[in-house]
Amino acid sequence: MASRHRRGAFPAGAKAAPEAEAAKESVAVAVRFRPLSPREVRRGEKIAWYADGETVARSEQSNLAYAYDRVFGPTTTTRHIYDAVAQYVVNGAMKGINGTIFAYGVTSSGKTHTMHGDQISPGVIPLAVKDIFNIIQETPNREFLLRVSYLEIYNEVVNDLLNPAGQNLRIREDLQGTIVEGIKEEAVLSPVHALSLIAAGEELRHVGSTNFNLLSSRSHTIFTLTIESSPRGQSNEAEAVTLSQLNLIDLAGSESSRVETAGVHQKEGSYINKSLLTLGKVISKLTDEKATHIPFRDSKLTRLLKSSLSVNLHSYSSIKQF
Ligand SMILES: Nc1ncnc2c1ncn2[C@@H]1O[C@H](COP(=O)(O)OP(=O)(O)OP(=O)(O)O)[C@@H](O)[C@H]1O
Repeated sequence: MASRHRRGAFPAGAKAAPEAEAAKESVAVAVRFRPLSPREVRRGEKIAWYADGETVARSEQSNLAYAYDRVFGPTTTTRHIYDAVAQYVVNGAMKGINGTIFAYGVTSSGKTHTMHGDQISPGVIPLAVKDIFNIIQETPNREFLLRVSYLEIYNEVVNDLLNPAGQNLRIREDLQGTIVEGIKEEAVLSPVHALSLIAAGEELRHVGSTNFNLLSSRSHTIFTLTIESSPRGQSNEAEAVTLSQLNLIDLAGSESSRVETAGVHQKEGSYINKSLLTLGKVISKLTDEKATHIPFRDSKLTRLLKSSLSVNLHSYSSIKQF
C-alpha cells in the first residue's frame, strides 16, 4: 500500500511522516546516503543524491525526488538510524511480534557497515543484541529464553555459520512455517555470548573482492533470534507465553551488469541479482494491502523470509543504502 511504503515519485510539498506514525507501520523503508569513499574523492566523483529534509531523497542533476519513511544524510550515525527505524521492531519482537530488519543496496553502498558495523560504529545487529538484553533486565516480571541461529545463502546453498559441518541444508515448509533442517540453535545468555557467535560465524562467511569493494559480501546472512518469554512465577494463562523471531539480515552486494566480472564471480553475481530481484518483487507485493497470498518463487532467500515477511508479517524494517 502506498501510504505504508512510500516509494516512487514524490509530490512537492508533501508532509513528513512523524516518527511515531512511521513506527506504527508494518513496513518501513529508510534510506541512508554514505559519504564518498577516499577512492571516489580521488576520482573527483560528486554527490548525486542528498537528503532533503527527513523523508525526501533528491537529485538536482536528474531533477528527481523520492519519498521514504525516513531519509538520512552521510553524517548520520548507525545508532541514530537504529533508534529511529529499527528499535521498534526489536521492541515488538520482545513482546511476541515477529520482525525483520535488513539493509538493501548495491555493492559497497554500506549494507555490512549498517548491519554489522565495527568497534567505532556498531551496526544494527550488535545494537539490537545489546538492546534485547537491556530489555530483559528491565522486565523482571518475565522470564526470557533466547536462542540464536546464523546461516548464509551462498549461490542458493544454505550453510550453517554456527556449525562448519552444517553445509547445504534443506529448507522445508510445514504448518509451523519455513524450517531449515538441521540448523544449529544455541541458547544465549549475554550480549557478549551472542556477538561472539556472530564473530565466529563471520569467519565462515563467503566474502570476495569486487571492483567496488575489497571485502564484499558474496552471500546473504540471516541471524535469527528466537525469543520465548513467560511470566515469572505461577500463571495458567497460555496467552501469557510469547514466542517470536527477529531476523537480522545482511544481504549480498548486487552489481550492475556493466561491472566486469568473470568466472565464479559471474555465477555469484547472477545468483545474488536473481534473489534480490525476487526479494524486490516480494517487498512490492507486501506493500499492497490487498495481497493476501504471496506467490514465492524459487529463491532460498525469499523462502526463508516467508515466515516473517508474509505469513506472520507484523513488523519489518529495511534500510536502503545508497
Ligand atoms: N555510512 C558510512 N559512513 C562511513 N563509511 C561507510 C558508510 N557506509 C559504508 N562505509 C564504508 O564503505 C565501504 C563499503 O561498505 P560495506 O562493505 O558496508 O558495503 P556493502 O553494501 O556491504 O557492500 P557488499 O554488498 O559488496 O558487501 C566500507 O569501507 C565501509 O566502511
